[in-house]
Amino acid sequence: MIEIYPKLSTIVASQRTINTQLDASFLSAPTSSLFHLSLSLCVLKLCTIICEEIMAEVKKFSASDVFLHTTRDDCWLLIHGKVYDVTKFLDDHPGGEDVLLQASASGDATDAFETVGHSSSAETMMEGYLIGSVDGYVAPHMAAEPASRASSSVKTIKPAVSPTSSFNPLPLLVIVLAIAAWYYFTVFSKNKE
Ligand code: HEM
Repeated sequence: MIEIYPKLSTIVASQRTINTQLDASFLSAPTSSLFHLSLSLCVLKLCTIICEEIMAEVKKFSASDVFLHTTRDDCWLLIHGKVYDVTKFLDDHPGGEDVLLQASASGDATDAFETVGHSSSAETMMEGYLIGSVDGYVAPHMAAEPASRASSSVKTIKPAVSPTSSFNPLPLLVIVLAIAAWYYFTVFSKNKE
């Protein structure tokens, strides 16, 4: 499964670029093209969400796994419950490698990342380094509240909802939209001619 990560990351990055371009076309398109553009936009956005979910679901870590990867040669970051391997990004990070190493050593880089106020292009860039997520992630400020959790900034807990109890409507939506797009491009356009 792990070998599909780079491919999914590339797909997500390309989809995000196309999404941005479609957003721009949407604003300047004539009314007749709006339906076509809306459909393409919806399908692409849904595909992006699904790919990101798959990437995060494929590999699960515990919060303590991140503490094993805090060096220059092997550096992971935990941000919003997702795990990023930024080893190859250390040299290129505009904020320098030291801040990334410190954030990695802290166990949870979420607050440090948010405090800087990164741009949306930084967030897009992150997807290229995503390697999984922490099962039952609890944000640092949430984990610190109860006294029993005060000794650590990050804790791993069991998910409150069992995986079987949640219905995910996204795949169904994608199928419906794909059929609508197919119908529009084949049957509907032929009728117009
Ligand atoms: C995968 C994770 C990260 C990525 C992809 C990333 C990417 C970037 C990028 C692209 C910038 C340029 C400014 C912008 O576009 O926002 C930046 C700036 C910066 N980043 Fe990160 N960053 C990451 C994690 C972190 C973390 C955990 C910290 C911890 C403190 C951090 C600290 C900074 C700082 C201090 C700057 C410089 C801000 C400035 O000079 O205005 N970054 N980062």
